[in-house]
Amino acid sequence: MEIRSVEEEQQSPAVTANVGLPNAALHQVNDGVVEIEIEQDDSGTCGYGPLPIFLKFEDVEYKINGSSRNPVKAAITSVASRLRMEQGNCKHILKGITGNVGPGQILALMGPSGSGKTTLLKLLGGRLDGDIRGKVTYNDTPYGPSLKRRIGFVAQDDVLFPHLTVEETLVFAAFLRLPTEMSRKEKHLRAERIIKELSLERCRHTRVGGVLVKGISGGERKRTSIGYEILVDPSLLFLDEPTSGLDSTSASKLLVILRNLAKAGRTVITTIHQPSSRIFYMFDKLLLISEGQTIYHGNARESMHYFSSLGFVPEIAMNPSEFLLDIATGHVKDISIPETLQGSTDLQEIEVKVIKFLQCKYKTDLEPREKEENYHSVKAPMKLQLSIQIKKDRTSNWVEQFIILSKRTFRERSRDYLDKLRFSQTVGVAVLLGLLWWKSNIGTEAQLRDQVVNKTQTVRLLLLA
Ligand SMILES: Nc1ncnc2c1ncn2[C@@H]1O[C@H](COP(=O)(O)OP(=O)(O)OP(=O)(O)O)[C@@H](O)[C@H]1O
Repeated sequence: MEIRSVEEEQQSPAVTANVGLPNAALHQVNDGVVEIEIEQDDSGTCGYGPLPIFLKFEDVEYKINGSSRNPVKAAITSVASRLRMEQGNCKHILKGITGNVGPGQILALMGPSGSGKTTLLKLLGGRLDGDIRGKVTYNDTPYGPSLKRRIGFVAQDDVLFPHLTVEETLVFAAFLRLPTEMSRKEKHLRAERIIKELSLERCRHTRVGGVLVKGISGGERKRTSIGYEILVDPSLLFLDEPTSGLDSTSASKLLVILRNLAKAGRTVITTIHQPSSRIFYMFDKLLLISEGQTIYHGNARESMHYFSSLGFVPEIAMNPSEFLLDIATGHVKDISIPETLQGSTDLQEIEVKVIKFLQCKYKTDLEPREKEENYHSVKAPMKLQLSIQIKKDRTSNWVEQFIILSKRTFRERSRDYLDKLRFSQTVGVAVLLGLLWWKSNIGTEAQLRDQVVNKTQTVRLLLLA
């Protein structure tokens, strides 16, 4: 299958398919050739709608080298390497991962803890340096600085200001990150639209909160972090375990939001631990990783069928993600396995055999097809390849940013310092210290020294009490 832009090929389409984009469609013409037609964005977003991005990655490898110039780090890493690193000082985290995902789709990265999901997510999001091998392209173009503004990354531990309200968080972000060509009103409207889109109306005036400050709920917090990222209309949205810590209903609601974001033309990639069945069936694609290697990549719904064709069938009713994680760890209790893997009673031996078997099967059965599709037959149209290299509109200059940041910091800090509890604490301590020194006998230097010793002991006793 080849993808060409309509400008490149002027043939009448025979089949038209929806790629999940409001402004793009695939037209199959002949000999399996496919064209992408992209319409001009008239949505009133000042040409700021998401640009369709096809992400492809092939044979991606990542190693961490323990050697460091910093002596302390070097000592720590050398101990770590002796304890757990493979091949001396080097840890091989990703071992040749291939895949792709397009606009309108959600790709779920699943696998046991430590399998390399977050590492792959960061690598694809251009957030990883070091020993990276393989090929990662965005519309068949390598990563470049112009892509930065087209990528949104929601990390597992969000960094939001606890004393700002949800609305303030988004409005300050809009002023900082949106292009200077947009008026103040437009920026406010954009923040307003995000609040509605992410159903944050109920908590818009509530403080975000943190460890010591009461604030919004975990789900609202996640949605605020997503809102912060989608303010600038990214084409690619990466999320690291967005549903962790949420109950199943809040997690499903969040997935519906991600679905809608994808439907609007974004490419969404998310790591997820153990989604419920309802959530699992919302994913378009699945990449299942075991010990840094792929054991399945393809349509999420077809994954169960693939594993049953290999002889892995659940013997009791199981949630698909539970089943997939079990086989990715080689834990096959209540799962029937192919005859070739039977015979051993040592559980650890079975686990190793199962993982190796699945890794080999993927390499021989699925990977060649993926590679063929990725780089030999499916090509992004020239128009998309060029658009991705154009920098998005200019944001505010450093003086404007300095002013906005100062305002934000002032609001955040002033609320912290003028917090009622903190204020009464400060006044209380001041009154107490004043009373301690009131009418103290400090006429001479010796008397002053005695008083200082006495007061210090009293304060210490008070603090201990
Ligand atoms: N900077 C680092 N130095 C050493 N090892 C690392 C580093 N970063 C990641 N690793 C290791 O790489 C492996 C994969 O880590 P990663 O965070 O990608 O796993 P994960 O699948 O996302 O796990 P989890 O689901 O628990 O978040 C782990 O064994 C981890 O310890």
